[in-house]
Amino acid sequence: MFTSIVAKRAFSTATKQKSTKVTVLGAAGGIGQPLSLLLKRNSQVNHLSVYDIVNAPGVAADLSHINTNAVRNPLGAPPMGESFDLPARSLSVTGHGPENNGLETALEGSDIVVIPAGIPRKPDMTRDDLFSTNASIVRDLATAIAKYALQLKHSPKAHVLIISNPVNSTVPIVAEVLKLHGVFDPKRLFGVTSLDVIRASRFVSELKDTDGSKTKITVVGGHSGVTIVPLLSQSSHSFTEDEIKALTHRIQFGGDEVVKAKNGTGSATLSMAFAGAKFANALISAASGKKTVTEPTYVQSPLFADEGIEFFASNVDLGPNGVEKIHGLGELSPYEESLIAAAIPELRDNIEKGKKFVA
Ligand SMILES: NC(=O)C1=CN([C@@H]2O[C@H](COP(=O)(O)OP(=O)(O)OC[C@H]3O[C@@H](n4cnc5c(N)ncnc54)[C@H](O)[C@@H]3O)[C@@H](O)[C@H]2O)C=CC1
Ligand SMILES: O=C([O-])CC(=O)C(=O)O
Repeated sequence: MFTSIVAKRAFSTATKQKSTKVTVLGAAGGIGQPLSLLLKRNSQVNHLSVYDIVNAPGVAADLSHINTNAVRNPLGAPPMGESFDLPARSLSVTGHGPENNGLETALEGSDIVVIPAGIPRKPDMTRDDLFSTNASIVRDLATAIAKYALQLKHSPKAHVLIISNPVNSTVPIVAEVLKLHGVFDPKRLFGVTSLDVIRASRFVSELKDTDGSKTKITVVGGHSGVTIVPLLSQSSHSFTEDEIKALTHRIQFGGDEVVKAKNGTGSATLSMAFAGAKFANALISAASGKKTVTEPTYVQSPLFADEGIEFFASNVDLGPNGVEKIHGLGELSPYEESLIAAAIPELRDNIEKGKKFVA
C-alpha cells in the first residue's frame, strides 16, 4: 500500500515536470561551450540543442555523457508549459551543423534560443567594431529563427536571447528581421545584460566585503562603455564620491579588463556563460509559474521612447509570456542623471545603426 502511494507520487511528479527545449547558436565557442555545460546541469531543461558552423556534434557528444538528471522525451520536445507522460530519465542533447538542414532541426520546437555566435573583441577594439562581422551573422540567425522557431506549426512562442555584440545594435537587428517576417513579439526578445549586474555586485562586494551573490546593484542603459549606467545610489551601501566614480568606471569598462588580460585571445566567456545561464534559468522558472522573477535585460522599452530610444536595459519582471513589467529607473543622483545623459546619444546611434542595417 505504502509502496504504491510512493510510486504514484513519483510518477505524478514526473508527469508534471515542464518540458523545455533550449537551443544555443554558436555553441562551440568560448561562451557557447560553458553556457551549454551550465544548461546541461539545469534540471528544467529537457532538450539541449547545440548548433555551430563548426564542431557542434563533438560538443553535443561530450555534453551527452554528463549524467545530470532531467526529463527526456524521445518523441521530441512538446511546447513549454505542457506535461510529460514519462518518468524522469536523462536530458537529451543534440548537435547540429549547417549541413542537412541542421539549423532548422536545431531550432524546431525551441522554447528558448540563445545566440552567442559571432566574433569577440581584441584589445583596442570597441564592441561597435564587431558590427561589420556580427551584424550579418545575427541577421541570418534571426531569419532562421523567424522561419523555423517562430512559425505557428512549430513553437511560436520561443524566447530569443542575444549575447552577440554589439548588443545595443544586434537586438534591434533581430527585432527588425522578426518584424519583416511578422513574428516579432517584444515581450520575447532580450539582450543579455546580466553580466553588467553580476560584475557590479561583485565589484561592490569586493569593496564592502559582502557576499556578491546577495549584493544587489541596479544597472541600466545598454551594454557598452558609457551606455552601461550603474545606479549605485540605490544600493544599500554608502560610497564616497571617489568610490562611486571608480566603481562606475570599472563597471562600464569591466569587459575591457578581461579583453586586456586575455591579450588578443578573446573576451569574457566564463563569466558570460554564468550570466547567460542565470538569465535563461530565470526565464524558464518564470515560464513554469515562479512568481516575482526580476532580471536586468535590454528590451524594447517605453522608458526613453520620447527621446527616440526604442531599446533600453532595466530591471524587468518575467512571466510565462516573457516581459511582464518594465521597472522605471527610480530616483537618480545628479551624477547618475549625467551618466544617463551621456548614454542616450550613443545608445540612439547604436539602435539606429542596427535598424538601418536591416532596412
Ligand atoms: N552580452 C554580453 O555581455 C557579452 C557578449 N559577448 C559576445 O559574445 C560573442 C561570442 O563570444 P565568444 O564565444 O567569446 O566568441 P568565439 O569566437 O569563441 O565563439 C563564437 C562562436 O560562434 C560561431 N559562429 C560564427 N558564425 C556563426 C553562425 N553563423 N552560426 C552559428 N555559429 C556561428 C563560431 O564558430 C564560434 O564557435 C561575441 O560577439 C562577444 O563579443 C561576450 C561577452 C559578454
Ligand atoms: O567586452 C567584451 O567585448 C565582451 C563583453 O561584452 C563583456 O565582457 O561585457
